[in-house]
Amino acid sequence: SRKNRNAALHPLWQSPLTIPGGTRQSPINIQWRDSVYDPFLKPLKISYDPTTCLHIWNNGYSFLVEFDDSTDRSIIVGGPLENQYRLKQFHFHWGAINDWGSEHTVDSKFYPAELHLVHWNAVEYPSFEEAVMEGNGLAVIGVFLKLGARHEGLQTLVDALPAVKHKDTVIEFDVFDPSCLLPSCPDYWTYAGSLTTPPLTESVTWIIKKKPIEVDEDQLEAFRMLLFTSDGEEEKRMVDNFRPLQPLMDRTVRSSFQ
Ligand SMILES: NS(=O)(=O)c1ccc(NC(=O)NCCCCO)cc1
Ligand SMILES: [Zn+2]
Repeated sequence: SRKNRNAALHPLWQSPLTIPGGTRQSPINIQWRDSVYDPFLKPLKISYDPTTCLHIWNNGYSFLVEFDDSTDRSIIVGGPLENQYRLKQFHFHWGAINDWGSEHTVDSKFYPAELHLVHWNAVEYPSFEEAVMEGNGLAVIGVFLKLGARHEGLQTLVDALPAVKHKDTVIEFDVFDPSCLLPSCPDYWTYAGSLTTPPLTESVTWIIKKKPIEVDEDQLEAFRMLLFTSDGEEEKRMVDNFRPLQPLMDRTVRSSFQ
């Protein structure tokens, strides 16, 4: 069959590596010295209600911790955002080894993993699905994970992972406060980007925390024992679930710090 050479497909997602006409794709490399301090950026205000936590779901790309987003109980506001945004889910991206795994890089350095807390603009749009299609529809907080001390807050999540080893498995997870996964330092970079998995829509205001959180080797290994594959299929370990870096094009990365 004639191969369409133009749309090189990423082996993992069978999604185009580049979106035709895409001008604000993610992830990107953040060149620290090219980021521009913006004194008008406000502090990011985060208030999560731990009881809005619902379940953990292995969706075949990552494992998602999903939240009840039917009210404004878990929200972020401020920072680069015009409105308040509701927490829908958080998930991670990681590598097969500690040398890579994050989606964003800082001065071309990969971290072993990256946390994404996904929020949507419930002030302007009626649902997440609608917000996914709008330029200001989503806000994702990115937090880098580095190898170091064991993270006690993450451990409650790690202990539940064996129950969602296979694709399309779900377990109830009814109290968890994701703010325990945020570094105490308020500093962040922000830029206009996209989802990094299908539908790759250019609807994300990215807020990337400058400081990583520390996790230990056993906790990273627990991520790597998850599977892309369903029960009964030939096992494929869930690793290297990060998208390749995308061109910055005509974008500036702003920093909340000098
Ligand atoms: N890695 S990322 O850019 O943070 C990301 C976040 C959400 C999604 N998609 C998502 O939550 N889809 C849920 C349903 C989509 C429309 O029904 C894809 C990538
Ligand atoms: Zn992600």
